[in-house]
Amino acid sequence: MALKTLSAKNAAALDKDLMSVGAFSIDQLMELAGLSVSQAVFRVHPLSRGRRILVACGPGNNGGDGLRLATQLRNLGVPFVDDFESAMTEADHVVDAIFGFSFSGEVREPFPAVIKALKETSLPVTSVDAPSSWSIEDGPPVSGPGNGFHPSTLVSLTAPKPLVKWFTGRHFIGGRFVSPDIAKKYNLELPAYEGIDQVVEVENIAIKL
Ligand SMILES: NC(=O)C1=CN([C@@H]2O[C@H](COP(=O)(O)OP(=O)(O)OC[C@H]3O[C@@H](n4cnc5c(N)ncnc54)[C@H](O)[C@@H]3O)[C@@H](O)[C@H]2O)[C@@H](O)CC1
Ligand SMILES: [K+]
Repeated sequence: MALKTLSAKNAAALDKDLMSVGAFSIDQLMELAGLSVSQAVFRVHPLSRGRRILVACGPGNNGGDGLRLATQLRNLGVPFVDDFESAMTEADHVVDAIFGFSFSGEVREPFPAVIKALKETSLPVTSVDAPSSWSIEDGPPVSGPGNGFHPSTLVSLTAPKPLVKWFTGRHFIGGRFVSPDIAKKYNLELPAYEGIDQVVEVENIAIKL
């Protein structure tokens, strides 16, 4: 089986379809996307490797995939921190939920320092939908803070974006909410999710670029 990639433009259009014809709310989609990410992180980073997962959340829906239900999380004792760089010194694994398919151009303030910290850390990094600062169509930036940033794991939501051509780590597909009709409209091959899994690791599945 060969999965097809989804351009940034079509990813945004598909997102709209999920909320109109698909009748999902954005909260539901982010919740399901976050569930996919948590399952992928659990696979690459079992609890024996350390329980401190630092989730870096950006300003858009990619950040929403990382950060949901803030009040409930606080009630469960999950700490929130503002100083990302010092929090990294106490983390075992970092989730990059800063930018997704709507990122473009040069990284603007206040994010360059965060992207630089992601690039320089020796911790494993799982990126949600896209390595933050990478061009969705053209992959890693050739200059700026993200130049040289290569996360260890990527969770592509719905379908891989063209940037996967440059990605060499462990790759999962998640976002098990696309109906056959929507998949057909965007000419997507959906992966075969097993049982109640919300992610499929892309190992022996070719990607059509
Ligand atoms: N259909 C799907 O696949 C779904 C996608 N979702 C997530 O939604 C993401 C897309 O969300 P959004 O469209 O809100 O956008 P993003 O979260 O990708 O980013 C938008 C934000 O980044 C800022 N930004 C863009 N370029 C920047 C730059 N150069 N420097 C600094 N800031 C910059 C924008 O001002 C905006 O605040 C996807 O990647 C995915 O993670 C999920 O939440 C739900 C379902
Ligand atoms: K990201």
